[in-house]
Amino acid sequence: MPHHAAALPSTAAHTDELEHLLSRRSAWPLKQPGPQAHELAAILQAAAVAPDHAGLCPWRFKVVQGEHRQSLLQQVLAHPLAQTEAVRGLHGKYTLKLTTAPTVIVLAAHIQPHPKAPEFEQLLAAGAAVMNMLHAAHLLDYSGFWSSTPEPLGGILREVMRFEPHDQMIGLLNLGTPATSQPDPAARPSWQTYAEVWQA
Ligand SMILES: Cc1cc2nc3c(=O)[nH]c(=O)nc-3n(C[C@H](O)[C@H](O)[C@H](O)COP(=O)(O)O)c2cc1C
Repeated sequence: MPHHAAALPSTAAHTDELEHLLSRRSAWPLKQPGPQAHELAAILQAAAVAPDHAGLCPWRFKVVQGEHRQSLLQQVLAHPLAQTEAVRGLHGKYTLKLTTAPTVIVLAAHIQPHPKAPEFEQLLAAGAAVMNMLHAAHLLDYSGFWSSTPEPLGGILREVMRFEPHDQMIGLLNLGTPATSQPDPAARPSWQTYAEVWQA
């Protein structure tokens, strides 16, 4: 039994789902199979359930699968910003990031000026949208890994994939099946290490 299970009230209607949710862990590397089209649609739709102040939908995603991953990689590696000696040394890393998982979702935050929803709230909403997709993938028995796109990779992806110029690249959501077996469950901090029930 996972360490968190004992604390769950056994009479609650969705205890099993919650227990399953709490068993999520990231996996890398990822291999086939990745989500099928209808599963991918459900995963992407889960992003829309994120809390979103003023309903701005401040996230943009582009899904890359199959041979399009190689085409994207070639465009990235051919970009002028990828030709310096330092970035040439990262081409192998870019290759792993963009072509390992069966489904690679390139993630951006699409921040718009708003009187009530400041930039940080919109970034948080975009992060929550990605988290929802990780949870949805987990519920569909796929694994995910959220990885970064450190510059110049983010900027190159923004340009070659035609995101909007002000979109902030917030990484890649890789989806698929774990390529190696993993110990289960992951070690997690107990909630008391970061939360308390405050009393006056
Ligand atoms: C925005 C963001 C970017 C991340 N980028 C990387 C990364 O580039 N490399 C990495 O090893 N982990 C990265 N992580 C952490 C992993 O996605 C993952 O959370 C971590 O390996 C712990 O696994 P867990 O999700 O099972 O706790 C990132 C997480 C976030 C939220």
